[in-house]
Amino acid sequence: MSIQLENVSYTYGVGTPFEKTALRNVTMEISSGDFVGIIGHTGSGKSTLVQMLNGLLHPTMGQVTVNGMDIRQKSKAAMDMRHKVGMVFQYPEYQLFEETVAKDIAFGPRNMGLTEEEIEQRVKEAMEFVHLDYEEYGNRSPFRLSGGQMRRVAIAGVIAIHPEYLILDEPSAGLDPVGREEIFSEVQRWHEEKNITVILVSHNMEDISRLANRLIVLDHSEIILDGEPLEIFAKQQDLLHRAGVSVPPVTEVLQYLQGRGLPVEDRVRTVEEAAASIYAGVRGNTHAH
Ligand SMILES: Nc1ncnc2c1ncn2[C@@H]1O[C@H](COP(=O)(O)OP(=O)(O)OP(=O)(O)O)[C@@H](O)[C@H]1O
Repeated sequence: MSIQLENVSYTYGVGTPFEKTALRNVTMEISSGDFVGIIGHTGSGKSTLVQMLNGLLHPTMGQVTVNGMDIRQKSKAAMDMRHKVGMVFQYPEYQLFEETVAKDIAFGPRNMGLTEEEIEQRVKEAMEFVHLDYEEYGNRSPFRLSGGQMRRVAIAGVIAIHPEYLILDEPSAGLDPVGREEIFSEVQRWHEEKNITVILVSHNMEDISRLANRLIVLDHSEIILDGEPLEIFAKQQDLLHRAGVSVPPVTEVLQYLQGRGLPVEDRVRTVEEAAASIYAGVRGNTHAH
């Protein structure tokens, strides 16, 4: 599956005093197997962009297509696509509504018409994904959990649909480092084992540089960079600064390289050195796993 945006622009409140263009002339394609990190300053258009990818918002100009088919069509294929793109919104805990954790997570699978047995299995698997014990939490009210636990329930509800594309909009906001790590390591595992495509929106370049094999940088409603993170860190620092995005610390870049089994020279002290010394050999590898 592949999602394409072609010359997409989006303006909120067209014709009102609050008119605001949030995306301008965005053209890009996301293909199966990508792990895309989207970064940019507050208000640069990140959330608007990802809502285009699952058809929640429709472009004011331009076109969004899935496998070449306009997302606005009411065809069965277009509807099926909606189930294949799972989206975890910013602060998803505000969208919990069922009386127990298990029922909340079961909502998506139930809508898909699965059997009770399959639903239960999906719920258990999704709770494992977010490190919440089924026996302990399944029958609890989601509204009596901590903020971080509520976040996990909300993420589990999306995971239970088994999306082919998983969009995460600032999933770690407000979580402590342990909670962040647990969620990201599971996301990475699913990306690798189940070949799930991940689109991660974050303010945090450290998270993105560790996880993504493609980086998209938004600045004032436009995509100003789109490519391999390493290449961008090495060659596009001016544009990164323009976008108000800092290059990640060298330790993060080294982890990124080691995570991909790439050799790192001992003398490397800066991101530029790290990137420059191995960039030539990296090209194929970052997409290979
Ligand atoms: N419902 C809305 N009505 C009017 N303007 C909006 C609306 N939602 C977003 N905007 C504006 O559109 C622009 C892009 O917003 P968006 O939420 O996509 O940015 P973002 O990069 O996700 O920001 P953040 O990092 O703060 O979440 C901002 O200027 C924002 O104020």
